[in-house]
Amino acid sequence: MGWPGVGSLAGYFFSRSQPSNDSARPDSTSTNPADIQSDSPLSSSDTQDLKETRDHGADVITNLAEERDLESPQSTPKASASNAPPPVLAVPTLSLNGDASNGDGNVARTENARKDQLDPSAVARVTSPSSEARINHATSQSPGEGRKPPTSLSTTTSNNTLSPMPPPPVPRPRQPPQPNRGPPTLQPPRSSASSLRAPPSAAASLRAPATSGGLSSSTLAPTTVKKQASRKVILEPGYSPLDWAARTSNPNNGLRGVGLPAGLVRVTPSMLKMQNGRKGRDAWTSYQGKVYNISPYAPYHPGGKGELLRGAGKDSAQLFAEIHPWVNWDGILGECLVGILVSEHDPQVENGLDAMD
Ligand code: HEM
Repeated sequence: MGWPGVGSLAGYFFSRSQPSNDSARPDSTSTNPADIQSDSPLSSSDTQDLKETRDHGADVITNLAEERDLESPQSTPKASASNAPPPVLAVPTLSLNGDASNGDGNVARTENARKDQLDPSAVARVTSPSSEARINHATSQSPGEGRKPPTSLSTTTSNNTLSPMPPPPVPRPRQPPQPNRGPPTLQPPRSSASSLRAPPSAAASLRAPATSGGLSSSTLAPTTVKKQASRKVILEPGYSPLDWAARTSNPNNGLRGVGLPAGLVRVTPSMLKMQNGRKGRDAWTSYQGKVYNISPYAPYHPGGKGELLRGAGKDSAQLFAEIHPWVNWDGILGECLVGILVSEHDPQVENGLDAMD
């Protein structure tokens, strides 16, 4: 019976509880309430019983309503006006436990009835592994056990589609130290001294080998070239090679000497010997058949005046070749050219010498 039946029953009791005395008359027209509550005090015609019933009418209505709710598991629990435990304790929990020993009474039984109606496939439709784990954990937990470690979680995940983690790699066993090698070190292995040397380069084959090794140098060029110390002198200011170049560039420089006829002079060896730079005369020298006045170049000579005058009055070809054969003689002393060297018996020479005197 639903709410309409309850309403009609309440109206029935309300009409019977009116102050008129004829309310004690049994209502023969009432059918269902009388049938249902056949063992209730309403079945008696005693007025005193009716008063008691009227005083406790509300409690009876409430009890009837609760019984109707038990008959219909789909109905929601309702507030009770009786002296039952306060409704605060009857708040349904989220637990789906089958045991209703927590004292919730009707609410617990209602929840049990709902749990019995749960479709197992509905639980299986839970897609989230964590949600499923929580559900399994809640269902497997008994009220008196408290919280347990989620043992069902591992079972659920192992049966799920998640792939298990790969096993850890097997550690390699350490090799015991070799008896002949000693403790391992970061230093490179020792080798012979010959392997530590740098490989010979291409230029190494051109060098002269060391003689201490007993090797024969017969197939190699002799190393007779000596490295001599520099014999250059410090020149006076204004007598640098650039200053000499500037002096020779002037056409009227007078570098051949004073009193010489124009053109080349025929010079005999005796005449050359007399021009040695002494007694106020210029120093002449010959080189490859030509006679040069070297007196103007003496202060510009890098090897010093003394070195240059070693060739005065004679041929300097040998000295020049021994010291600096790479030097361009004509390029430096071209403006100092006197003439050509001739034999002693050249008749034209005598005339020339007489003219110079
Ligand atoms: C008698 C003959 C000569 C002698 C004994 C002689 C001697 C020397 C000596 C000892 C040096 C120094 C070399 C050094 O330290 O490396 C030198 C350098 C030089 N001489 Fe003479 N010299 C003579 C003739 C000449 C002549 C005629 C010229 C010019 C045509 C000349 C031009 C030079 C030059 C340019 C240098 C510098 C070379 C360099 O920079 O390495 N020398 N000479």
